[in-house]
Amino acid sequence: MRVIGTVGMPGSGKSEAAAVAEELGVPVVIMGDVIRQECRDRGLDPAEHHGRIAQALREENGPGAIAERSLPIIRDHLEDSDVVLVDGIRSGVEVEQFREAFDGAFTLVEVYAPYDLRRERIEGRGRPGDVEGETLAEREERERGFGMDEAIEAADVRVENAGSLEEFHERVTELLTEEVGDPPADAEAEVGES
Ligand SMILES: Nc1ncnc2c1ncn2[C@@H]1O[C@H](COP(=O)(O)OP(=O)(O)OP(=O)(O)O)[C@@H](O)[C@H]1O
Repeated sequence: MRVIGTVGMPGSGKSEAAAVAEELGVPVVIMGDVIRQECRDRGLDPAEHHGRIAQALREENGPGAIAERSLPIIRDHLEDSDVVLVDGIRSGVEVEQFREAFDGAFTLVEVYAPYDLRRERIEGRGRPGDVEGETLAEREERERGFGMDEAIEAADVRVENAGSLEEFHERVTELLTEEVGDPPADAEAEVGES
């Protein structure tokens, strides 16, 4: 069992990593979907109320509210899949929750790329809401406010995404498919003998 969380600044390549997982048949849990569901449960349109409900959930149920709600979804996927990818971690508190819930089976991966490259890629991506209003620097500032810096610092593995998309896909594929089983049963005996 492995749960892999991704973290990184806007435009670093987290959605690309999630796309690689999907291609490999690895289930992806997007924490933003938890917020969108909560909007619908409250009879609100997620497109309009996403930010407000994310904040409301944290105020009502603590800073770990969104991670908390994604835990049962992840556990469900783990019934059928050995690996699950979680996209959308935004704070150190959330990282702690996943570490506690999944123990040594949780790996946090930072995806990073230089600011200018991320800005170019975001401009080229054409996602609604990217271009209007907020600049990338403002968005980064807002995400830092949620505790993104702490989450990034807590990463176990760092993957640079400054080259081609193909290179990045290969690296993510390696991470998602590598075998990290328990140490062999006789590992201790070997240490003892040496
Ligand atoms: N190595 C790469 N080469 C070219 N384009 C890339 C590369 N990596 C990512 N991109 C493109 O850059 C854009 C930003 O990447 P992506 O959407 O994965 O970032 P993100 O980390 O999910 O951003 P956000 O935090 O805003 O959701 C996308 O259009 C993606 O296809």
